[in-house]
Amino acid sequence: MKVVLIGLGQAGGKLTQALASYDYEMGFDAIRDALAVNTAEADLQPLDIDTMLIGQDRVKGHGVGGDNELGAEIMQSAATEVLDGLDGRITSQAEGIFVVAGLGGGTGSGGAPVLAKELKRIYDVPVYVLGILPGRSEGSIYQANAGRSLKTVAREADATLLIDNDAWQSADESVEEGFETINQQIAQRVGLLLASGEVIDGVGESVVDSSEVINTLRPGGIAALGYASAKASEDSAENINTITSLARNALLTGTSLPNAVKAETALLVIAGQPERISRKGVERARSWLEDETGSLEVRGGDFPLESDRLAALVLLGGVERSNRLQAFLDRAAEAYEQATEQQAEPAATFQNDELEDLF
Ligand SMILES: Nc1nc2c(ncn2[C@@H]2O[C@H](COP(=O)(O)OP(=O)(O)OP(=O)(O)O)[C@@H](O)[C@H]2O)c(=O)[nH]1
Repeated sequence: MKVVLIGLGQAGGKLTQALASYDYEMGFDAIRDALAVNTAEADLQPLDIDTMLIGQDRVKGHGVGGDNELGAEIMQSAATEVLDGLDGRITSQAEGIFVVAGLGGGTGSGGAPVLAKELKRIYDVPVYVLGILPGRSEGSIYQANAGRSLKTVAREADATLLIDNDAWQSADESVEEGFETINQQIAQRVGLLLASGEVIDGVGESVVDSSEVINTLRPGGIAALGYASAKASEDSAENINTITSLARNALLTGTSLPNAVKAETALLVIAGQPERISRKGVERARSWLEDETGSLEVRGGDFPLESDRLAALVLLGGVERSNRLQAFLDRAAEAYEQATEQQAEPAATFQNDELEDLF
C-alpha cells in the first residue's frame, strides 16, 4: 500500500523517521514520502526526513509545551502552509495518508485532528491517524490531552490506529530507550502492514492487496495491530500449529492496544517464505480469528519474506472498547477533572461519556 506520512510533533516526527527507515532498509518502498511538521525547532533538527517548522510567530520555534489547544490553533493557521508543503508529495499513486502523532503532547495532539480534516477536504484517498496513547505512568496533562485529541481525531480521520505506549514496554529501560524500542516495534509492524499489497523485487508477487488493508479499516473509529513471530520449520506441514499459535499470540498478547479483541473487521497476514506457509494452518488461524473477534469479515493473505521465521500480523478495524481503552478513558476524564478544579474557567469541556459515541 503506497502511502505518504506526515509526522506531527516530537513523537510523530521520530516515529515517522523510524517507519521511513524500516521501509527503506527492507526495500519495501511502500512509504512514498514523509514530512515532519513541528512547532519546536530542536525536535526537527535530529531528523533525516524533510521537515517543516510552523507557528514561529506564536512560539518562536520553542514548541507549545503540552498546550494542545494552542497546537490546534497553530495547525489551523498553518494549514495552507502545510498543504502547500505536501504539494507534489501526495501523487496519484498514493493510496492513503497517515498523520502520525503522540496524542498526549501539544503539537501532535492538537494538530492531528485539524490536519486530518484539512487533508480529507482535499485528497480523495483515506486519511488515517497513527496515534500514540500515553503510558499509565505519564502525567495527567498527557492523559487529558490524549482523551480530548482521541475524541476529535476518531471523528475526523477515516480510522485511527492506536498504539499504547505501555503495549510493548520492557522493564529495565529508561524512558528514552523505551521510546526507541516502541518506535522500532511500531515501524516493523506498520511497515509490514503497509508493505502488504506491494510487489517486492525478487521475492515474488504479494497476495495481500492494499484494498484489503483499506477495507479492513473501513469501519472507521479505532483500529489496532497485533504481531507475533517464531522460528519455523522448512516443511510447511510442520507449521500448522505454529501458524495458529502465532495468530493467537498476535491477537491476545501482541496488539498495539492490549485487550482489544472484539472488532468489526480483521485482516490476518502470514509473512514468511512461501514454502514454510501451511495453507491448512492459515485457514485454521483465520477461522479461529473469526470466532475470537466476532467478526464476519476476516480477510487474509500471505506476505512473502526471506526469513527462517514466520510472522502473523493481525489488523483489527472498528475495535470495540477494550479494558485498556476504558482504563485510559477513565484516566483521561479524571485528569481533566483535576485540571478544571485548578482552573476557574476551563477552556474546553471533556467528559468520559463524550467518548461513548466513538464506539
Ligand atoms: N512511542 C513514542 N512515544 C513518544 C515519543 N516521544 C514522545 N512520546 C509520547 O508522546 C507524548 C508527547 O508528545 P510529544 O510528541 O512529545 O509532544 P509534541 O506533539 O511535540 O508537543 P509539544 O512538545 O507540546 O510541542 C507523550 O505521551 C510521550 O510519552 C517517542 O519517540 N515514541
